[in-house]
Amino acid sequence: MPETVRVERYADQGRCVGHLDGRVIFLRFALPGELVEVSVDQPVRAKARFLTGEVTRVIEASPDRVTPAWPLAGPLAQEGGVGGADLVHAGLPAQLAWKRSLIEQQMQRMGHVDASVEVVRAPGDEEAGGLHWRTRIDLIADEQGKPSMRRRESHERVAIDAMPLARIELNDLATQLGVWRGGFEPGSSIRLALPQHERDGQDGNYALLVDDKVKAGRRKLEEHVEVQGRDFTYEVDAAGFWQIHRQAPALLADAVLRAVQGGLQAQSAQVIWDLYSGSGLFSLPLATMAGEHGRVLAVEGSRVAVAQARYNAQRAGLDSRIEALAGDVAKRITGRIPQGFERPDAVVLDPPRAGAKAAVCRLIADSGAPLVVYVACDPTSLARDTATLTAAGYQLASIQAYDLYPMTHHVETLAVFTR
Ligand SMILES: C[S@@+](CC[C@H](N)C(=O)[O-])C[C@H]1O[C@@H](n2cnc3c(N)ncnc32)[C@H](O)[C@@H]1O
Repeated sequence: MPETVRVERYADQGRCVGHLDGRVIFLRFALPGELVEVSVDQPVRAKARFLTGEVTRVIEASPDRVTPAWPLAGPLAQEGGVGGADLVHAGLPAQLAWKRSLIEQQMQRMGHVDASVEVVRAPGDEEAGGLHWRTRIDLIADEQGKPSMRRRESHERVAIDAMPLARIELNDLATQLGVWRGGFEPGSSIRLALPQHERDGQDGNYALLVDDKVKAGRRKLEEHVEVQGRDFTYEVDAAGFWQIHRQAPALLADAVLRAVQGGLQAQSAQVIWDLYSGSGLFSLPLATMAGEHGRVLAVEGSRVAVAQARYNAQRAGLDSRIEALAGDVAKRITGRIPQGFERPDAVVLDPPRAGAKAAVCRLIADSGAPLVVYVACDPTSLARDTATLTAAGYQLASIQAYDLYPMTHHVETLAVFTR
């Protein structure tokens, strides 16, 4: 007899919550209000405080439920299970509502602030039905040497011949390069990257990396980003970090710039810290708004990205305004901060998924910065760091989210703190 659950509410990691035999169960491919049959993930420990599982049949469907646009990423019971699109069963408006609810919930529970959060969709995503936004894809070669994804709950690898979340142009490039035909060493990692403005990779501005080695295209990619009417050019490492959604670099750089301008209520600032700065996506536009004597201190852990940030600054004629430091943020903003950068007017930070954590938040507060602009790819980490920042005297001034990962539970949030 299959187990039946009434789904209660959204939870994190693309799951919803219900109860089964008195225990909380986190369910994949569920929606609030639904009555569903589930399969419980095994093994279940007798003392486990909660269960996890997946919907196998929907008895009473939510009006938000849709047929997955990418069936392979849908529920296992419908021959899906490869992951990568855990909200594929929810309509696009429901995906936004889900992300909004989750950010508000985490900000309240862990950040201890009541916030109403708008989640904005990137231009073009609605028309594309939430597909075709990735400028980079990562796959593993299966036993036959074909690009594949692993099916959940098994060791089975499923060969794929298209990646629906990737730009159409990137899929076409993969076809042209023979990527879907395979021929890779089994188990090798395959990355294909095509910059946002490129149509076909004809000029070689793309990368096919296999086990981190260039097989076609080139390693140093050129990305163009328009921010407030000005074009910025970035050299980025094909294997390194770059915002994945085709619109993310422009949207986020613009949002950061506006937040700093608005927060300081001025078109210029003397000193801005750009922490976790990557190849300088935000540093360059920030440097253009810094006053005549204003400067940006960029701090980034990857040496390759720092070298590129320096090169990008130089090419933009902004090198005298940007000091790019390599190293761990926590170490770099403790003690010997380069002369002239000790008292920032604004701090921008864009940490990895785990967040900045308490020590870095306290160091930011110690810097005396009156304005903090936090770009977060994980609402839970943002909420945790919000609690530290508010305990250190900051107030949440505004918060806005961007759905830069349609079909997945991921979301980018920009929070502005002042004091
Ligand atoms: C989310 S990315 C943001 C990069 C950049 N702001 C952008 O949008 O392109 C986070 C960056 O933090 C860097 N990073 C991760 N942990 C770090 C640490 N402890 N100290 C310095 N940088 C770190 C990563 O290398 C990565 O480039």
